Amino acid sequence: MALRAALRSRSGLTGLLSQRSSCSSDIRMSPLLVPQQRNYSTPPKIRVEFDQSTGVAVMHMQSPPVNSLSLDFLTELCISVEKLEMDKSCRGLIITSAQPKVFSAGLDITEMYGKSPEHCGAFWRSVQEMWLKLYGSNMVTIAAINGSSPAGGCLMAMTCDYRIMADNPRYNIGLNETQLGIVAPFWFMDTMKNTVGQRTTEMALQLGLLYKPADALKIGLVDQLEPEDQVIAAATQTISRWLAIPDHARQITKSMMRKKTIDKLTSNRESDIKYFVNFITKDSIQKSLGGYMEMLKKRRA
Ligand SMILES: CCC/C=C/C(=O)SCCNC(=O)CCNC(=O)[C@H](O)C(C)(C)COP(=O)([O-])OP(=O)([O-])OC[C@H]1O[C@@H](n2cnc3c(N)ncnc32)[C@H](O)[C@@H]1OP(=O)([O-])[O-]
Repeated sequence: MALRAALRSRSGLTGLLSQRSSCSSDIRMSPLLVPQQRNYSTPPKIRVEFDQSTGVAVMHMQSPPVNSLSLDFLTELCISVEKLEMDKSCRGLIITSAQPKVFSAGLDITEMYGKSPEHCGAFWRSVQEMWLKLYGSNMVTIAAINGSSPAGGCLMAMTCDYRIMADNPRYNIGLNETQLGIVAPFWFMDTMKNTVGQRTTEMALQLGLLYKPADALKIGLVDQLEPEDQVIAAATQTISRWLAIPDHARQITKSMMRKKTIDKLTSNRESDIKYFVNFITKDSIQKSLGGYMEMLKKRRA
């Protein structure tokens, strides 16, 4: 306890360590996470398997067809992460997809198209919350990317400490927002900059580049490629190396590296929501999103 308190005051880790230091078994939820939005008549979109013996949880995203990040999906995901974060016996988290060919298609476009400003605002808050929870997690986090991972899917993968992608040239990953006529917000940009550096991010974002696994490995967007059926096994093996490091030293190091980026969003959350709502509800942006949705449907037909 004393160590935790000392560590917290030395490095200002309130966000990262506060949940861990709580011994209460009650799950305290942030207002976003009050499960009023969860529709209990639909199957869960997130399945978590926790192995007590290793302290590692595997989170399977199972929202057909493409694990798009809807408000419901994000709410469930945040609740699951929060529960794991508060369970002191859980030290590592592997995030993967139960859907074939897709890790996550990114933000659910239907949550941003033809919706009221209030809805867009609530949706954006849930996207922020997902990022804050995962980027600020005390757990070792590994993305086992077993399919395509554009835009918000790539963001989710980049919040993790390590990324292992299926070595299948049909899959891709990247922040392709400009291709939809929209702009990735500053914290998406910062996360990518922290991962692959300024120059690569600048080019990738302006061109809305999606990288095949081999190219993603070359620029450091992913850390390792594996045959598709071995991605989870490789993640399990890798996480044990990370868990061999004393938790407090690893957590503080992670927090020191990420704190500035996290603080930037935490102190600008409301203005970021306002900016997003103004932007996304503009006629021209709605037209771009509508056109992109049509293109997706035509491609399928
Ligand atoms: C400022 C904001 C920042 C924004 C960040 C973002 O993340 S923006 C997001 C940027 N994301 C992207 O640009 C990714 C767009 N998606 C893709 O490129 C592909 O779906 C894929 C490669 C992920 C999977 O290919 P695949 O051949 O396995 O699957 P498929 O293509 O046949 O789709 C199946 C069904 O899912 C539907 N649907 C798909 N994605 C979304 C979505 N995000 N949302 C909602 N729906 C989506 C699709 O319309 C189709 O519906 P239908 O016709 O059955 O009613």
